[in-house]
Amino acid sequence: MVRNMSLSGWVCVVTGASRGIGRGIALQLSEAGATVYITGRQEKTLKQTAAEVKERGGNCVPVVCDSTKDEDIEGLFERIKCEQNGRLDILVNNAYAGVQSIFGSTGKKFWEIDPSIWDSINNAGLRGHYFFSVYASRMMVAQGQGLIVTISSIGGLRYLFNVPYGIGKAACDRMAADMAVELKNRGVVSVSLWPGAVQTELVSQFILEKDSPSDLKNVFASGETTELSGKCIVKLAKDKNLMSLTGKVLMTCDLARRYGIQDIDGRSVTDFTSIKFLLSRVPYLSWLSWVVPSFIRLPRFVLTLTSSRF
Ligand SMILES: NC(=O)c1ccc[n+]([C@@H]2O[C@H](COP(=O)([O-])OP(=O)(O)OC[C@H]3O[C@@H](n4cnc5c(N)ncnc54)[C@H](O)[C@@H]3O)[C@@H](O)[C@H]2O)c1
Repeated sequence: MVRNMSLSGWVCVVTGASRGIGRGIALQLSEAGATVYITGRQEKTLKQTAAEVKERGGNCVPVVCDSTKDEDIEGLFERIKCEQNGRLDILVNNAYAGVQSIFGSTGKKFWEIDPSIWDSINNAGLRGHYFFSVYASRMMVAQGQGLIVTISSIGGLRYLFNVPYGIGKAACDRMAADMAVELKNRGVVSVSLWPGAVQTELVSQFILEKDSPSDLKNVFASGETTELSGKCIVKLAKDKNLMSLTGKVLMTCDLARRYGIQDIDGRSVTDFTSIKFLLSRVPYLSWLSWVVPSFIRLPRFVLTLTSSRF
């Protein structure tokens, strides 16, 4: 098979790439020819991702960099500036430390949980993204181009899991949008990316291999692989109309359709905004999903209305 080397010579940063979606994105960006700086807290697990990248013929630089430590973040960008002559093409804000605490507190109200859950959910996964974006933007603005992708989720739209989770995701979407306003005339694009349900290692451990509610299990059982987001970012980065997307929330299911992408295991990507999918989630209406064609989707303005803020 001929490798798609569309990002040959590009320099990227993916935060939190030891496992999960970050690891999948690093694999795809490096497979497309980019040099990818991958960050995480532990050298051992970072090196495992780096070994996998190398096995697939890619190039990545594992850097121990804790997203909650300001000096680590500053040091990473100093290093990239030196090693790459000031070049930085893509930043993917992905690091996230909240999955265990979210699953460890299911069913509890926010006042019943120690408030420090805020930090495990939003320090690496929101504050850290802001810090990375500042340093990356300084490099990108100087070169007059770049792409910042902040991984978020549909939980930014309305309540999902718990309170600090929703706050963090809404803030990630808003951060990407507001950064886009200030970056627009400098050639730098900032978007928020919502993956669908993703079959990460922790999702397997906390949902698929557990006695979880069957509807939750079903959603994740047909979920995306950890590499689909990376496939979407590879195509997005080369989109001729990329600047027209700046400031927007992008969904992997939409990007997969826009670029004709299938998941790495050959499956088509579940469109969680299709009427067929939504009907299949409603027990007494699920039979209707057999007759509704999959191309009928919720218009995007309806999604905005579901956040019922006014
Ligand atoms: N899993 C899903 O179904 C799903 C769906 C939509 C959106 N998302 C979002 O995608 C993002 C990644 O989620 P995931 O499921 O891959 O999580 P994960 O826990 O599997 O992976 C998170 C990564 O971040 C790293 N990390 C944690 N704290 C860090 C720190 N302080 N510094 C550096 N790295 C750190 C972890 O080591 C790990 O490599 C999150 O924002 C999540 O909300 C996930």
